[in-house]
Amino acid sequence: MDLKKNGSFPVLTDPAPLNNSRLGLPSNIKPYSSAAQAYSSGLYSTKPRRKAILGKLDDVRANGWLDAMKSSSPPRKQLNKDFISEPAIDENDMAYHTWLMSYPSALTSFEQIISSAKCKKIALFLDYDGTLSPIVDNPDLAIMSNAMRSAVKHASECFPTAIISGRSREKVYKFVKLTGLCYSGSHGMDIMCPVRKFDSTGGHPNCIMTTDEQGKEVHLFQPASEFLPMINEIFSSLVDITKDIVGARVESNKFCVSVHYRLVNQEVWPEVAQRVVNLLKDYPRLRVTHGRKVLEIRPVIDWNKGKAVEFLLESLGLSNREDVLSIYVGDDRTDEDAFKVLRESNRGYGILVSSVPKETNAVYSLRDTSEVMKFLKSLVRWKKLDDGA
Ligand SMILES: O=P(O)(O)OC[C@H]1O[C@H](O[C@H]2O[C@H](CO)[C@@H](O)[C@H](O)[C@H]2O)[C@H](O)[C@@H](O)[C@@H]1O
Repeated sequence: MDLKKNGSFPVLTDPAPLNNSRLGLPSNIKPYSSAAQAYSSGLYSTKPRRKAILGKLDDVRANGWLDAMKSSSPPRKQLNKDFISEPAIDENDMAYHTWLMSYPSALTSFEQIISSAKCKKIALFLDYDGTLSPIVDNPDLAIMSNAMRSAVKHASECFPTAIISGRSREKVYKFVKLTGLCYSGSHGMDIMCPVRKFDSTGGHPNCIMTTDEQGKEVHLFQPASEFLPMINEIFSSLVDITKDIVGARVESNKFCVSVHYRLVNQEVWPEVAQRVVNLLKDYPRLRVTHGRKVLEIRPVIDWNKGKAVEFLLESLGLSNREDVLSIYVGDDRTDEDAFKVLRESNRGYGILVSSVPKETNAVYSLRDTSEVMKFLKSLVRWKKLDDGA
């Protein structure tokens, strides 16, 4: 993979994700042709260059992507009213309990976690959707409860805290509404941290100093800013090519675009995927990642939530320090990059929020957002006791 320097961060210059076998569809699905045609005039599209190989790739890429779409979010539990009083242990519960042996609950392992945090400073990284707010059908209604907001507020008063989301930074701030912490939107491609009073680090060298909406001084880092016009172009194209698909929804996340299919009839998922694949063939500098019933289109740069964690630790003057323990709580595939960074560097723990067994680089798990809140409260309680001791 060719790494080119763009400013001071590396940019992946090959269209790697389109070679990914996960970008595949069964050969019996007819390609939707008008979409790509409609946007071939886009300023950032490279349609003519890649046209020759399209038909072949559609077959080669079969299946993987659809499997990823199907497994991208656990089905909600069906309650059978007739058997509601039956003991709730079924096969799924058994599997979950077996999985817990490998990824123990961060609540039941709390003592173990804090014993490794003794004499260390904890840095806290929190994903938003599915971690601080439950997954809901309408992304605009993923509201954080006041109780969760208060738990995050107290935690951020005890520990350096960052919210790391795939959403745009502005949008996630509107949900969280807390000042004094770092916000990282667009999967780490838009990072803003308050300038701290006695900031000896001066922020990260690649940050610019600016002011936020409240006029407060902040450090800002946007490694994908050159992609903004391209992202805006593909956003409009995606809105257009999905407008006749019932339930499909396209969300702009500033440096990324989400195509939601949670409310699309499952039989139509291949069609959603096919249209996105077709369009992306003309944008080799963009790639797709899979979230929870969402396809996330983002720039092909060597940047993700894991890199964002490293960057934030550096910005906060907390990297390469033996006395820092990082804790990252997240529920999504995109959080795996951050779990991996912490696991491989031995700098802390990933905690996966999941009520079903999943392969993960996390060390611990929490079942749902209510357990996340309990965990945050426990951390605060422990910190206050420890400080008072
Ligand atoms: O990194 P995150 O903060 O977890 O953001 C990832 C995506 O989250 C949102 O979508 C997810 O949550 C929605 C609301 O609960 C749900 O309707 C959707 O199905 C989930 O995928 C957000 O809307 C996306 O733009 C983010 O990419």
